[in-house]
Amino acid sequence: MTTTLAQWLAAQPVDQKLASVVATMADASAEIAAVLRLAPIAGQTGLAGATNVQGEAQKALDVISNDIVLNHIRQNPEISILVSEELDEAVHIENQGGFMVATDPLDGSSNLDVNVTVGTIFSVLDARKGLLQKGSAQLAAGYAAYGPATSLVLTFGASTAVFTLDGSGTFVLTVERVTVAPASGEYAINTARERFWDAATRGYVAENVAGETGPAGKRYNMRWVGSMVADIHRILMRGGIFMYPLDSETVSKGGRLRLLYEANPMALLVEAAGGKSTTGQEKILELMPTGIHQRVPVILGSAEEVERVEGWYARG
Ligand SMILES: O=P(O)(O)OC[C@H]1O[C@](O)(COP(=O)(O)O)[C@@H](O)[C@@H]1O
Ligand SMILES: [Mg+2]
Ligand SMILES: [Mg+2]
Repeated sequence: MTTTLAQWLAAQPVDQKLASVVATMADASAEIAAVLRLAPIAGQTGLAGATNVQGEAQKALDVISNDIVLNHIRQNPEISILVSEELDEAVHIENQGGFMVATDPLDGSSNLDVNVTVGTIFSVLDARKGLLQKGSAQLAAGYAAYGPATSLVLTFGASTAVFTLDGSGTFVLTVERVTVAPASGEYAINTARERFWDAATRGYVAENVAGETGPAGKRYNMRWVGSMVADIHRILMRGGIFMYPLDSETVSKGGRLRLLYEANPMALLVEAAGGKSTTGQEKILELMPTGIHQRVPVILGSAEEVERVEGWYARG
């Protein structure tokens, strides 16, 4: 017996208006998946010719994905605010909707030209509480990973479930409660940035590289897709740690990844699956945002690995 996303949402002990917001993001993701599948034929894999508020060159598919999300959101009267990586300002929609969505409509878009997994990340918050809320206030979070299969990973905070898009455009439940393995021998970090790293990051990675002969006492593998969604999906399914720490190059911006629509939703998904998340010094979900596009350091995944990194930061 298969369980569809609609059946699963109807059975969740949550406000069904909130469930409808998640369903809207699932619908948008299914449409983005269909566009991505044919993008090389449609000639949509290049640059859009514009830069976003963060000074990053927008790909045509960044803009298309953002438009798809916005169109779907406008059709759901429960959503009154959209914050997007691709939009300088929050969009306020004229309705009585009680929910706000923050989204990275297309994560990992530098991987589009090479047909590697990209994704859509989203966070759902109470719109009446304003644009800037701690991640612990999230009502739901999720991402779609557009890989060999399209996966949709969702949480309302208590557990994390995985769905897979079938041939007819329906998401089907494939893992009811995913658990992040507490221990792992895999870590994900962009090692080309080593010269910028702080002492804690250097110390932790050096222990991993030393393998069974070092203080960690076991052999490690490094995996870095360069799409946060793909790296986090691997960690949810088989454990590991993802790190985009503060380094000497990103320190002036506060980090690389964005708090509202990258760090917070991923932290909620990982924690609801039994993993941990931190900036190294503080809990990601307890950070009070100062801007909608704020950047933060991100370290999350298997509890034992995150605790080892925290231990390095605690050494000062
Ligand atoms: O280019 P780097 O340093 O490998 O960074 C990769 C990281 O940047 C991101 O691509 C940023 O996301 P966007 O593609 O949405 O800007 C993450 O998905 C990924 O983890
Ligand atoms: Mg991103
Ligand atoms: Mg993006």
